[in-house]
Amino acid sequence: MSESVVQVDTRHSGGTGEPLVQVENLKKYFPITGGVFQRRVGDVKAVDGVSFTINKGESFGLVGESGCGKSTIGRTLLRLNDKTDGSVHFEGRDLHKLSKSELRNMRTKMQIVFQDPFSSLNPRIKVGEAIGEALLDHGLVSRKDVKERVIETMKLCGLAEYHYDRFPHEFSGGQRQRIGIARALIMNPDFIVADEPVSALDVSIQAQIINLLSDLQSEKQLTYLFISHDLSVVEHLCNRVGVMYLGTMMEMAPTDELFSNPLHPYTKALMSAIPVPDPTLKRERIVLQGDIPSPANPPSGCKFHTRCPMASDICKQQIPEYRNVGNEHFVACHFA
Ligand SMILES: Nc1ncnc2c1ncn2[C@@H]1O[C@H](COP(=O)(O)OP(=O)(O)OP(=O)(O)O)[C@@H](O)[C@H]1O
Repeated sequence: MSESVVQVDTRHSGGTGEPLVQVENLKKYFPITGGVFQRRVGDVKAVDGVSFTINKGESFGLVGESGCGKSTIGRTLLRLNDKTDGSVHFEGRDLHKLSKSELRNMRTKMQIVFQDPFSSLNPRIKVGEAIGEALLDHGLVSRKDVKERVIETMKLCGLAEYHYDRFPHEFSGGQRQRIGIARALIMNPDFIVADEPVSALDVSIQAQIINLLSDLQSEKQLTYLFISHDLSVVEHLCNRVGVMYLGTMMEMAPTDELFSNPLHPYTKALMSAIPVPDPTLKRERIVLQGDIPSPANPPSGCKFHTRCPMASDICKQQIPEYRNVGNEHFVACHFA
C-alpha cells in the first residue's frame, strides 16, 4: 500500500444508471507449461469468476494488492486478452464475439491509460504526432486536420501548443501522463480503463492528474474503470469500488458505503493501512500475516483464509457466497 493520501474529492453523482460494461463470471487463466514437451501442467487463475457492471458516466474502482488480477480484468475487458470463460458486454454487445472489423470499430470507443505512458511512446516521434497516430490509423480525420485536433486535445489535457514538437524525454512524469491521457482522449472514447495512472507520480502530481481525469469525465461524459492498489486514490474519484483478492471479488459497494462500513476483513486490512492526515485520529493498523498465495494454487474455501485474522474451519472448507447485504453492498465472507 502506498503512503500517499490524495486530498481531493472529485466524485461525480454516479452515472446514469444505464449499464455500459457488464462483466459476467469472467475468468482468465494463463497456462503454465512444463516438461520436455511443454505440456500444460496448470493454470495461473488470474481472474477467477468476477462479475460487475459499470454504468454510463460512472467511475468504478478496482483495488487489491499486486497480482490479484486487476490489470488482467482491464485488459480482458478491452479484449487485449482473450477470456477463458464468462462474458463482457459493451453497450449490450458481447465483446468476445465481435469480428475483427467490428472490434476495430468498437476499440475507438474504449481506450486505456497505463501507469507508465513513456514506455509506449517512441522516443524518436514528436509527442504531437504520437497523440494523433491512432486517429490517422483509423482514418478518422485527414492528415491536414489532425494537427488541429491534436492541439485541441493537448490543451484539454493541460499541455501547451508548443509541446507538439517536443520529444517524450523532454517531459516530466506528470506531463507524460497527460500525454497518455491525450492519446486515449483523442479517439473520443466513451470508456477508459485507467490502469494505475497515478501510481508512479508524486502525491501533488497525483492530485492534478486525478482532477484532470475528473474534469474530463464531466466534460466528455466518460465512464472509467480505475485500477489502483491505493484505496485512498480510489476513494476520491470513484462512485463504486470493488476489492479483489487472488482473482476474486471479495467486496463491492458504493464508495461512501464501503469506506464507512467495510465488511470484509481484507478490505478492513487495506483500509487500516491508509495514512490518516490528522495525527490525533488513531486508526488500528491490521497487519496481514504471510504472503499472498499463488494464483496457480489458491487456498480451498475462502481464498483469504490463510491470512485472515477471523478465519475458522468453515472458511477452509466452504467458498463463501458473494451476496448483497443491502445498499448495493456485496461481500463474500462467512462472517460479514
Ligand atoms: N501474460 C501473462 N502470462 C502469465 N501470467 C500472467 C500474465 N499476465 C498476468 N499474469 C499473472 O496473473 C496474475 C494477475 O496479474 P495482474 O497483472 O492482473 O495483477 P494486478 O492486480 O494488476 O497486479 P499489478 O498491480 O502488480 O499489476 C499474476 O499472478 C500475474 O503473474
